[in-house]
Amino acid sequence: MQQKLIAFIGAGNMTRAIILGLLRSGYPAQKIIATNPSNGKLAALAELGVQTSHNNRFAVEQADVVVLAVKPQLMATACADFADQDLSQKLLISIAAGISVKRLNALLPSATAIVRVMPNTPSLLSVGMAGLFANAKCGADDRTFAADLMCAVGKICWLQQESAINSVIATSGSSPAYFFLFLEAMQQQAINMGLDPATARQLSQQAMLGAAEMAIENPQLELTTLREQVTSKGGTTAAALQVFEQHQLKQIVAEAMQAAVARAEEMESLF
Ligand SMILES: NC(=O)C1=CN([C@@H]2O[C@H](COP(=O)(O)OP(=O)(O)OC[C@H]3O[C@@H](n4cnc5c(N)ncnc54)[C@H](O)[C@@H]3O)[C@@H](O)[C@H]2O)C=CC1
Ligand SMILES: O=C(O)[C@@H]1CCC=N1
Repeated sequence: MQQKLIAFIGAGNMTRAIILGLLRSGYPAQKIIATNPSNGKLAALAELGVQTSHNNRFAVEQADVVVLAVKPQLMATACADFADQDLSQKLLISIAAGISVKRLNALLPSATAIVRVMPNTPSLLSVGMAGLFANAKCGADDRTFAADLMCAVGKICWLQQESAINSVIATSGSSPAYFFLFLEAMQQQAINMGLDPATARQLSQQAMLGAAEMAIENPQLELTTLREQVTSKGGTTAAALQVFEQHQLKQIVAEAMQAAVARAEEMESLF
């Protein structure tokens, strides 16, 4: 991976996840600068050798690549700090949900090459999944750098249409929370059935990890086949799945994912 100076604007969960992945992959800490208004998160990054600052303008000035990683509702305020700087020679990467390339261009008029990235928190363990969309001003170099950045923390896919970013949000950006909700429900019911909380959690999460690995290791098998392999005729799994079906689990999942997309679209008009 090319070694450029990367400025992360906002040093929260996702920035920390990406920086840890970069460092693990051998990226030099002194080539990274992170900004945040408060000290705590910066101190944790400084311990890793990363440069830190409270000053967005200062960080952006030196950077070759600027990663915008603040909450969508704070994006305009953060960008205002360096909106009058010449960004035309810098690659701008935004990981924010609900902030379009058009909006970024309005907030940062001199920006040219812009990549929108939609990552997820498993990036922290280098098992992230990210969707990337590059605007027409991005050259091969810009695309390669953005891809390398996210490959340091997981897998990536390129998107041809910017609108697909919202489908990525619903499918892999937000979905770790769907699975945690499912795990919480399973752990709770296992406890209700008499298991202790630690055992209930271990049984639930290890089963989910194993199932995910089976799906990944068997790309030639349809997910339906993997499900059927567990489901003995007239057995326990069939009884459980029947309840999911009665309550229209697939419909619930569809509606939840549509709600995520609708909120992303709404955010595009709000922020
Ligand atoms: N958390 C997640 O699972 C995912 C988040 N995202 C996107 O990533 C972005 C960041 O999310 P998180 O890391 O979860 O949020 P976070 O709240 O953990 O981090 C944002 C950080 O930005 C700092 N900040 C606020 N105003 C600032 C300013 N003017 N200048 C510099 N820093 C400022 C905050 O103090 C905070 O530490 C959001 O736009 C979100 O849509 C994308 C995919 C997944
Ligand atoms: O909840 C959110 O808005 C962000 C985007 C995807 C995951 N977290």
